[in-house]
Amino acid sequence: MERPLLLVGCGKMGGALLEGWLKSGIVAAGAYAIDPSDSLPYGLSDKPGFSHVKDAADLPADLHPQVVVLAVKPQAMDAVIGAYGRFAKPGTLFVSVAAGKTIGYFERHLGANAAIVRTIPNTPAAIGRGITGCTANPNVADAERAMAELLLQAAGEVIWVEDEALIDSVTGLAGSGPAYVFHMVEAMAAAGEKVGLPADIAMKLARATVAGAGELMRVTGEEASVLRQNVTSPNGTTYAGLQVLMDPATGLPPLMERTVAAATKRSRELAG
Ligand SMILES: NC(=O)C1=CN([C@@H]2O[C@H](COP(=O)(O)OP(=O)(O)OC[C@H]3O[C@@H](n4cnc5c(N)ncnc54)[C@H](O)[C@@H]3O)[C@@H](O)[C@H]2O)C=CC1
Ligand SMILES: O=C(O)[C@@H]1CCC=N1
Repeated sequence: MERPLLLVGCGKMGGALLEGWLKSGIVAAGAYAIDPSDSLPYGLSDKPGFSHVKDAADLPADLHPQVVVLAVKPQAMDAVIGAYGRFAKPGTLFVSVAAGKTIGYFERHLGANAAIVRTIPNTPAAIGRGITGCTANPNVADAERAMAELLLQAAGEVIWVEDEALIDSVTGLAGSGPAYVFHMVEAMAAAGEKVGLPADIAMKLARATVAGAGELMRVTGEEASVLRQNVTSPNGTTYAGLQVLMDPATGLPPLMERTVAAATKRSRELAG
């Protein structure tokens, strides 16, 4: 990047992104993290390569950032966005990671000419293994789109959707998705205790099983269904377990459908 980046909100998600940018060197022209917190996550407070200020008023008056990344909670956006309207000029791209907040919302606050990319990442971004869904308004030039993609690639994979409404669905599936998987670990560990395992051993088994299964899927690139079949001997133990889990009426498919639908609906509600 040729000019500085502003990161507005350096919490779990903004901090994960900033960590990736500092590692990749993409923000060599300088970056500002604006966050009222005294200390930043991921040990960022001790890392060089950016300035931490607590308020937009502390930013240099003549600043012309190349990118402004908005990473505060959706509910806080109304109170925050006004301070950044002064940067909505040609040559500055706004990138939002806030769940629900639409391109229309940002155009209302930043002006119809503002270049805006709406995205939804997920927390594996902290180790470069996230996936981010994105969509852009027509003001975003090709070079700005490429810049947004480069920034988000520091967090992992990037996919673009043309239909903005699908960003709510991406949120319901992938933005919130890591929490579903972590809860599955909790549920598997609890179920292990029910069949007699001590709590610590059950949790160790559940964590390693989910982490190992995810890594196997990533490294081999094999279809999930094939990997599932590889575990399943005819009329064996897995088959018996999957009879319960894959039950079309009471198993995981209808439960996951309701889960993703509820999160997608909540994303739409957060639009404001
Ligand atoms: N955590 C997640 O898994 C994901 C979060 N997101 C989105 O990322 C955004 C941030 O979420 P998290 O990082 O989880 O929350 P968080 O609470 O960890 O981070 C929000 C940060 O904003 C800061 N903040 C509050 N008021 C501010 C202000 N006036 N100016 C600057 N910073 C201010 C807070 O101090 C905090 O550090 C949300 O909009 C959320 O929808 C998107 C995808 C996944
Ligand atoms: O729960 C939330 O609203 C945020 C957005 C996606 C993941 N966490």
